[in-house]
Amino acid sequence: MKMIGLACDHAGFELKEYLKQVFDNKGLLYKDFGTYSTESCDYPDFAHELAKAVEKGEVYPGIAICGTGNGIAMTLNKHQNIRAALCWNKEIARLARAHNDANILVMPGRFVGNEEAAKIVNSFFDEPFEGGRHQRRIDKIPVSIM
Ligand SMILES: O=C(CO)[C@H](O)[C@H](O)COP(=O)(O)O
Repeated sequence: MKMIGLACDHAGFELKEYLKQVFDNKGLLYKDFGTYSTESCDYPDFAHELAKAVEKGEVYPGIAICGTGNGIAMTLNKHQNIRAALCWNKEIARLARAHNDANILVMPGRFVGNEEAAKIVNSFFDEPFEGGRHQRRIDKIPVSIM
């Protein structure tokens, strides 16, 4: 695994800090794109930086957290080569890798507990992409101007 990329807003800050402890304990490397406190902020400011780093191959995979996960996922998915998947349980996280080849795991910080989030992360990290029919579908996601 390469360097994990992290981004959040104020609503995801505490969960991000918890996950950093988990990664430290496992010796996993990460790059934190912010935010760095619970002070109110705007999730796109951090989501775009994470998305650009994933697109450049500087970090992989990414983990992004805001209150519901929706705003940060919407922002990330504006980037051409990002597939950010909002996951609130282990099975959705597993399928986000197996079927969607998601490169950024998004979680709703206000709706998942720390231990559940760590399980979601493990599930996402452990699952390979299945390819096949799922690759065909992923290839059809980008919007091309006709
Ligand atoms: O979930 C989010 C976006 O999807 C944000 O974390 C949420 O909107 C922040 O709300 P507030 O400014 O009231 O703390």
